[in-house]
Amino acid sequence: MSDSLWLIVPAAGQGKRMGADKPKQYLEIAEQSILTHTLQRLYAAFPQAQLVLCLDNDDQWFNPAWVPFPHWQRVTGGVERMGSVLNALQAMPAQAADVVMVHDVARPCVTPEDLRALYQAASEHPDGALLAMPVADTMKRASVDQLSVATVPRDGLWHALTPQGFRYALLREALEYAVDNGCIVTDEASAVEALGRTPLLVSGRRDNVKVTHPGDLALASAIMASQVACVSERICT
Ligand SMILES: Nc1ccn([C@@H]2O[C@H](COP(=O)(O)OP(=O)(O)OP(=O)(O)O)[C@@H](O)[C@H]2O)c(=O)n1
Ligand SMILES: C[C@](O)(CO)[C@H](O)COP(=O)(O)O
Repeated sequence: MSDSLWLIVPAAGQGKRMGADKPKQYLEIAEQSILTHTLQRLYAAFPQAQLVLCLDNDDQWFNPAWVPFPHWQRVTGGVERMGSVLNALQAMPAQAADVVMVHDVARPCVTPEDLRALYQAASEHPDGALLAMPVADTMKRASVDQLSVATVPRDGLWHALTPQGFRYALLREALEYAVDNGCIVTDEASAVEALGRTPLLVSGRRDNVKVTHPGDLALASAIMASQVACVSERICT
């Protein structure tokens, strides 16, 4: 792995949809915070990377001892996820050619294999790359009163996951362009697409879930337990 890989982990969200008594990144799975699990997965794949962690200024739960990386810094989160990522880009002394990978703290089930595959694609593709998965179900268009009014062809539709990786200069240009034009984007690829660029979709594992709603905690916990069992029994696919 090149030593010019930077990791940005946006972890300044409030977890409103989770509705817990603290932000979801501090809820525990197997006695460790989600934040700890996510950072450990990233470290297992990229021990020499430099980490920028986006945290809310009023965060009362973060413990620096949970960060396994020797080289890391903390930056203040933004109002939206995109603001957190842009703060990180503006704080880091990265070079234009460096690869920057952004991974949600709320995706603790990502595997080292998917992380490495995405890094490889992001290093090679001029417009960057993102983990994603093709939609598997029949897709419906709903009316405001939740009636099914149409079936949307699923061909070419993918779910966007993280990590998403780009050259530093491209990602910074894209997010600054979005801010300057008053666009709120929910992922980095959206900002890059707005420049007319076309990041590569890299097919990722379906168990790279984002912990978002209350039921997702048990789901992520079961996924992580099955991944550990797979590794110990060497039956992973
Ligand atoms: N201002 C923000 C908002 C979100 N995030 C991060 O972006 C990721 C994806 O966001 P989401 O799942 O929406 O998390 P929350 O914003 O915490 O959840 P909610 O929208 O339910 O409040 C999370 O890792 C979250 O911590 C961030 O760094 N800064
Ligand atoms: C980047 C992302 O994980 C894409 O799925 C993003 O965090 C999505 O956030 P959302 O607003 O909850 O879709």
